[in-house]
Amino acid sequence: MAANIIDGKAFAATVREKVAGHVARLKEEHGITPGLAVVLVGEDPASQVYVRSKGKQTVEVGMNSYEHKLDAATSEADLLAVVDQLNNDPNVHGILVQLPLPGHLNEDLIINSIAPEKDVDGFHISNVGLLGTGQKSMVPCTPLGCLMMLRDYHGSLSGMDAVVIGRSNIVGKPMAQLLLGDSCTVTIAHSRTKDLPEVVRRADIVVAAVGRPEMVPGDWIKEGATVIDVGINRIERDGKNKLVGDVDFASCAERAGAITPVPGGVGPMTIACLLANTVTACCRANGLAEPEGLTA
Ligand SMILES: Nc1nc(=O)c2c([nH]1)NC[C@@H]1CN(c3ccc(C(=O)N[C@@H](CCC(=O)O)C(=O)O)cc3)C=[N+]21
Repeated sequence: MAANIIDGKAFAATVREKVAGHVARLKEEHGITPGLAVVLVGEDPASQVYVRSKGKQTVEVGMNSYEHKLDAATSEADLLAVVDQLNNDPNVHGILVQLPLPGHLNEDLIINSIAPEKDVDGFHISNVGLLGTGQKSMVPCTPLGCLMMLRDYHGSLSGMDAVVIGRSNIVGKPMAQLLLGDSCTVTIAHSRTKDLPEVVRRADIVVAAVGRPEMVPGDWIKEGATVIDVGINRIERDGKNKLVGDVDFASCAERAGAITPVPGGVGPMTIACLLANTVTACCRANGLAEPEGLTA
């Protein structure tokens, strides 16, 4: 059986269209333009690409984009001062500090200095706690994008067996919370999991988020399962640079019922959800109704 391909790129375009509609309404009816600030410390080339892409898409949906590019040697105090300034700027509704930060900066400290209601990454401890207790929060963009695609494909996820491979704070853990919130039976697997292949074979939904190129082979996938590939790994093959996921696409697609490609799957949804979160944050900041279909 050949799997259905879940087209994250096309889905992301529909999410951006919805976002653009809400932005237009906020401007017309309330005179408010949502604003997203992205802070980049240092010159990691991959990070620069993402930041540029975020800025471009932010403007395309009609929002204001503020970019703060800081020197790699920026001190913690100086970075905290930038975040503080953005926390207090009424034109900024969302703040994203691009990770990873250079080693001399304490990531937890910086992330937790962002005002939780402007934390469009959903990484602040307050948002983590709110999500874990089923309260209204900012939801991390990558897991939110995965959830949107799963809901769209399946309708209800209730009672499904979901296995999340990877236990990171930015994807694995919040993904598991969201799946639990939709009444899946959730397993979080990781590098120490005993008999990972057998654990994955039980799953109706597999979310791979480990950062290891093509580590999940097709024979781990239950016939008809849905495979969400979060990995974005740059590898060299046949003398060419290639982008591959955490699953072996060709063999997994033979057994899966549906699968997300890399590129063109989860990645574009991540950025679309960042824009969605910014609109959500802007509506909340102004006491307006939540945009429908853009939150968890
Ligand atoms: N605070 C913070 N929040 C983030 O959300 C965050 C971050 N830091 N640091 C870096 C990672 C990475 N990330 C990506 C988003 C979109 C694509 C994406 O759209 N990828 C395209 C391919 C792009 C290409 O060709 O490189 C795709 O999968 O189709 C990739 C990677 C967000 N990140």
